[in-house]
Amino acid sequence: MQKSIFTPDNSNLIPFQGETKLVQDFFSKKPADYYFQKLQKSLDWKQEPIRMFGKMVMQPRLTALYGDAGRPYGYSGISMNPSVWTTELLEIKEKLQVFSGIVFTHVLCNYYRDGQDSMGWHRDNEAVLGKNPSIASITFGSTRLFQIRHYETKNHKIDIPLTHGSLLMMSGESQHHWEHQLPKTKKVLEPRINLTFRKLL
Ligand SMILES: O=C(O)CCC(=O)C(=O)O
Ligand SMILES: [Fe+2]
Repeated sequence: MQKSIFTPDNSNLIPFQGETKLVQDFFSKKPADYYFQKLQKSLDWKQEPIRMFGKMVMQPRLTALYGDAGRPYGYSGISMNPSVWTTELLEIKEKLQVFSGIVFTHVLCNYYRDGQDSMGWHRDNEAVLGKNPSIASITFGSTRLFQIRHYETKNHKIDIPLTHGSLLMMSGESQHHWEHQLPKTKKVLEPRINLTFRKLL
């Protein structure tokens, strides 16, 4: 059996049907500050429309997609061509790959300008991600509450504050049986950057 990359502190946060683990100090404060600054300035942030209940609406956040050339990726009715990896995104991807043993092909970048920006309940279960995808989510900037609940029953709601420099790894069956969201909050006035690394088949 493969040895776990996580210490006992990084125990599974969901009770069954998948794995979700938090590495609070994946980046220490200094590199996390550096990457926040760099990514805020250099990524091609845009507010894009998505399909919701058959209608096109603007997403309540800014996004940018980076990834391997010639491999479009989409969700919620939009397909996007990835931009060419930047130096900083490649550095972060390399550290993540060494840590996890997974080679990622894309990163979806989210910029939440303040607590009024958000992401609704969803699963990251597109067919192109394969059967049991591993999604690696890195946070820089403001701490926001990330919530998980069981998809079928809507029970077992779990609150996970995602702090500056943290890594959340969702794997196994988690994208089949659990959904997640980043709710709005009046308490946060500062921006947050989130990078979700994915591996397309
Ligand atoms: O911002 C977050 O922490 C969540 C992002 C997310 O769920 C996604 O990009 O699919
Ligand atoms: Fe997600």
